[in-house]
Amino acid sequence: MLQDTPPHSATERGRAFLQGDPFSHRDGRGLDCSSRAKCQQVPLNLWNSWTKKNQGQEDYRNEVTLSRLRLRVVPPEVLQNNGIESLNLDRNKLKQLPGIAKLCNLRKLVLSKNDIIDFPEEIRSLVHLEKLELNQNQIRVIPEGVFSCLPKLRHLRLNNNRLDRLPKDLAVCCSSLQYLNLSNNLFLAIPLAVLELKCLQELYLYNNKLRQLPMKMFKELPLKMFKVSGNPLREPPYEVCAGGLRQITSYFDQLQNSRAEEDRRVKTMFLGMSLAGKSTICKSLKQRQIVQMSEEERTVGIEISEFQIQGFTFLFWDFAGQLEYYMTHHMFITPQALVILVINFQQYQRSDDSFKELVGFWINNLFMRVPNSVVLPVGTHIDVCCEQEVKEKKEDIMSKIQDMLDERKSTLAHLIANLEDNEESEFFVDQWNRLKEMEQCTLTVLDLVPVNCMDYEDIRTLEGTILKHVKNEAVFPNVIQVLPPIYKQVEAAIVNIVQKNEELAEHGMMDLSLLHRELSCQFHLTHLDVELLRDILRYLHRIGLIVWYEEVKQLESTVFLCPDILITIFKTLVRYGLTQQLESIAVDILIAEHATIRDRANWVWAFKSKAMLCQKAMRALLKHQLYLDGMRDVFEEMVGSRSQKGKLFSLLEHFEICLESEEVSKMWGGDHKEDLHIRVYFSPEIPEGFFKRLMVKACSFFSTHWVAKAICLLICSGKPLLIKANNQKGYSYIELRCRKPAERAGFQLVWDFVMTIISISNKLLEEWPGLHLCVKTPCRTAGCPAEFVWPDVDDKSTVTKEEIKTCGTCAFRFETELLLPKEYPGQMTRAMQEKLPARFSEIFRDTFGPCGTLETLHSKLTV
Ligand SMILES: Nc1nc2c(ncn2[C@@H]2O[C@H](COP(=O)(O)OP(=O)(O)OP(=O)(O)O)[C@@H](O)[C@H]2O)c(=O)[nH]1
Repeated sequence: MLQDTPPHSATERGRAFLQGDPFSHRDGRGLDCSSRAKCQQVPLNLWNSWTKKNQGQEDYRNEVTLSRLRLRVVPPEVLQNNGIESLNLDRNKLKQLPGIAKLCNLRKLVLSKNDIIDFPEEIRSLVHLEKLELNQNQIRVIPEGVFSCLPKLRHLRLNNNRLDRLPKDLAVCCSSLQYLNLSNNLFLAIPLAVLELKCLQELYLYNNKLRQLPMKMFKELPLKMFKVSGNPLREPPYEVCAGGLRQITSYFDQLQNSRAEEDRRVKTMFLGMSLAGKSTICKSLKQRQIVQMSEEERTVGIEISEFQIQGFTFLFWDFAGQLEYYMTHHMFITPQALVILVINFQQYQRSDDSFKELVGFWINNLFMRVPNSVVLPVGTHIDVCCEQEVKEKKEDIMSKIQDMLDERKSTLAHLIANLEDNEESEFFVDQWNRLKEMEQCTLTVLDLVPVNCMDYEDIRTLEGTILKHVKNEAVFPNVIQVLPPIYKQVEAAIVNIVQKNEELAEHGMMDLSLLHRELSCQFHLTHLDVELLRDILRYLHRIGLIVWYEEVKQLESTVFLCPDILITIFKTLVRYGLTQQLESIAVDILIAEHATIRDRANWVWAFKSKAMLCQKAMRALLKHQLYLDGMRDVFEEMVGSRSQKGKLFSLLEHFEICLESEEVSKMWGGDHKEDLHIRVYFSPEIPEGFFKRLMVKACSFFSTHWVAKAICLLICSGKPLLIKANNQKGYSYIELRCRKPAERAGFQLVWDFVMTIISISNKLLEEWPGLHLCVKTPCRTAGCPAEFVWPDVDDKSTVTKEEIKTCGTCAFRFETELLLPKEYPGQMTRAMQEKLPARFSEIFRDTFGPCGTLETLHSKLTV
């Protein structure tokens, strides 16, 4: 008879298992001893009955799962059972697998997330193996002579190891291997054996060191899925690969018919505080002479320009330094660029506060958003400092940056060690992996260059330094991009069209089919196919030369040939001194927009108190600005009519900076000590723009909502959920609060609600690869400082199934549902489906893609 037993720790379960007192759970598909499985005691003599006829999707006669048991050896009982066809040993502590050869009928072997360094050679005896998973180990070499014994292998996961080559005999699997995952390894080139895999359909190569992809791979392999981001690619460039298989194939088709051209292009982003001298440097470099900027000519939003020198094209992105613009900056800060961090030496003091404001803030943001970037610090205004002062300030900044780099390293090491020391570390493998990936990232900070921007000699020295760095392949491995000539021809033709057409030059928007017609009239481009044009436009969009949001329905047929129009529009809405702009909207514009002076005063009040603008205010503001700029004709197109949204609103929604708002705290009515209360901690801090985007996304799921600056209240099925941001150094978190449900049945809905927000945060996290999140529930005993750390939320199982949790500090026992979701949102979707607004699934589909369904909400969001 099977009996329920109280929950045990994973260590206990593992130990008991090895002592012949295993817990097992028969789930209809075989033995499952995973620590998340419901624990039931099985007498030893029932061992043989553990292996069970499979009733699941994969047809394995005998299936055994021994996940997350801290096993250091494969239990002898398992090795004695040579009838096993599927063995899952993931998330254990295995280093070696002596005796595994005995399981000669194995068809599936999962060894993911163990401690394997040396490839287990006995695997060569498993001649029936079809699926082999060795990901997340530390394997450096796979010896020859293993794969040649595995002719049936169709699925091979080797990601997250330390491999830089594969054995030649992998080619023996050419008529079987369909899936190969080599991501997060050290490959410099595609292994030759891969090119022989004539049945390969899925190939994953994220985060290696690849520079070039062989054309043959795309011509001869039947690939249906190919992922290669995170490599320093030059052929095809990363911006082509981002378009997926179809665009890569089209790129190689073009290359096959013509001689490749090399393009040397560097996106250069100027960041730093206001009045640091960014625009002065940018303009002086471009005009090859000193350009004096008056303080009134402050950069608004972002200014984009091009500068060519010694065969390099620099695309300068000059970011405005005022705080108001920071919220949108992260959208334009992209990887693979040179960041010039400009610091005003006259303003800089050798104090922690000054460093934090003028330098640390930017370094932190780069850590979070583009952790692999290259930063060149430049100190300006040295003409008003003495030589010694410049020397000391330079040393101070460089040493403080070094301290930051060291601190980040040790924080990461500390977070990793915490997870590893956790008694149940196997529950935190995904968090551990993300941290390990962050550990691999290196923010390269070059030596600071002091300049007097009023002296052209200094500007030239800076120019020389920039050129020296971009020519250094170790620092910029992918500056050179190999392109088919047609890419350059289309780019040149677009510049030509814009220059010739005065009206177009003003707003820079063009309909895609018209653009195609115009381009087709040009010499060289008479046979330009519209699909190829789309591919080239995608590439030009990714390098930042044009803007084309094809994924936004309302914008798919509009190409912004000069991104400046968008900047002009953003400038109007996201700008320094917006309050004054609102106040200065002319009365006749208000009248035309059916608004009053009182409305205008309300808009100013709402903006000051909640940082929000209503649609009507935006329309009036834009009308005001576009009319001033003599661009009346684009107003309707951009802003639309009062009944129909124009392109602008689609854009703002796309960037998630568009939301209407109302009163929050009044609706919430204050915190109660009974509330369910969760904190999502951010390390190093909550990035600018994160909270706002979280709110916009959350509000699009829950139509009843109220928003203010750092706080938001959502309602689902009459239940309120409060989201609050707290951003302090070393203590940055977003707090989620719900009222404690009166009856047991209410917990499911409340936890589903919380999980939705956490899932959205996890989705957003993808845009800040250097950011770490950790979810914790504070202990419910008043004054107790302890917190319950949430395990990985990575699959459809519950976060926990335990009934009671005991606080390690105050020793109080709590019902688990007061602290963690007891049932995972597998059921969330069902519970919420009835409660959520009908728009939910529609918005969800728009946000997470066409294959998104409510059922896949969580898995999609947390992938
Ligand atoms: N004396 C001196 N003045 C400088 C130097 N660099 C910049 N300035 C002056 O500082 C002021 C601000 O320079 P900008 O280039 O506009 O600064 P910015 O960083 O682009 O400022 P925002 O547009 O607000 O982001 C201008 O008046 C410049 O002429 C320098 O090295 N020495």
